[in-house]
Amino acid sequence: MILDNKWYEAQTVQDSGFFTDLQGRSREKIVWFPKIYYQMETGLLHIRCEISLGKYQDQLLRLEDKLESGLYCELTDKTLHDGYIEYVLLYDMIANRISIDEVKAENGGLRLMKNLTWEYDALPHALICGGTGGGKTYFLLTIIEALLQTNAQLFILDPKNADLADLGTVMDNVYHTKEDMIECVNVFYEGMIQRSEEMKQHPDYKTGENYAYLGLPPCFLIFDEYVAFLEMLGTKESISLLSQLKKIVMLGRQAGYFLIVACQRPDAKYFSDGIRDNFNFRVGLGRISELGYGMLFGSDVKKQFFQKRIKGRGYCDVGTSVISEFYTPLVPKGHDFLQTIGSLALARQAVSDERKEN
Ligand SMILES: Nc1ncnc2c1ncn2[C@@H]1O[C@H](COP(=O)(O)OP(=O)(O)OP(=O)(O)O)[C@@H](O)[C@H]1O
Repeated sequence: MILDNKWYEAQTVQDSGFFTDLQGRSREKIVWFPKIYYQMETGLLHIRCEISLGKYQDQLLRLEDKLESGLYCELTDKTLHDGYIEYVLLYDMIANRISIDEVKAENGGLRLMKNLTWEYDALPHALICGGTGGGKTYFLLTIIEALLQTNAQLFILDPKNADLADLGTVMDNVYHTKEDMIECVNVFYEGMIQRSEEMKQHPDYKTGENYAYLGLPPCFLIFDEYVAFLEMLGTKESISLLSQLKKIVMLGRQAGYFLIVACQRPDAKYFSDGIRDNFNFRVGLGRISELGYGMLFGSDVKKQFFQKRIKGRGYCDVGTSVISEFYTPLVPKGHDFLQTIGSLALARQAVSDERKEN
């Protein structure tokens, strides 16, 4: 990189040969070369470049794009220290991919990669985007499967009456018709308001503490094909739905009411009024245009995005404003979501029936 870009200083020197009467050859002698050190440590590649106020200082301070694309790595941190700049890159992100049975929802967080957890209690609401075949549906089903292993209450909306709607045959609260979906959003919203009020009356209520502190279960509204659905609605209906959703994303955290919205592209029209900024966890899977990434992560983001032909691969921001490469949990061939989710729903039903009897 340094040689190709000629980021060094050289002088031409004349070699005087053994025979003084013959003309010497001229050659280039490097008189200054930037000091760059690297260190590999627990899956991370640390690259430190000395900053010496020299001619190439600007280039050395902006190496991230070259390093990411040239080394096929992901930048996770860039820090300016006294006298040097340090780039920290993940050189084997795919090694952090976990399988579906390692996905765990606990303590208000959902573990999705070895080094990545979506802390939904602290950084609520998720926005999942992706083109056809990128792995959006598998990812949503994986989240549903993991949440069903906890006490979470789920509400699922699928206006296209496709894969998620099929779950209606094995579990409750799955809707696909326009009227049912609007009704479900209303019920979810009312539930949030009611719980917020009840929490304040609770004898153990403490300002600043959330639903989990009072032992209440989290509630998730999983809304697939969100943009397609809003496009189907009339202006009046869509304004009223957007207003409900806006209140949920703004007020849901403390009461434990979370939104997981999926769509092909988060068109600004349906994420206006700061709704998008309230989705802390954002994921883009598969083929997405530059414009799409801009809509998802913000148009001022400088990151370069690359496509790789790996199912379930994309980029995410867990709510910390650092965008990193992301791999959805690996689903083994032959995994039957409908059957697994059906058994989990049945097991839950049995537990709740038993509680009612006692
Ligand atoms: N995490 C994964 N593990 C294993 N295979 C995956 C994973 N994600 C996606 N795939 C493969 O990619 C295919 C397409 O994934 P999926 O159906 O989730 O895409 P999608 O983005 O929802 O597309 P569509 O919008 O057309 O439904 C799946 O049928 C599966 O074979």
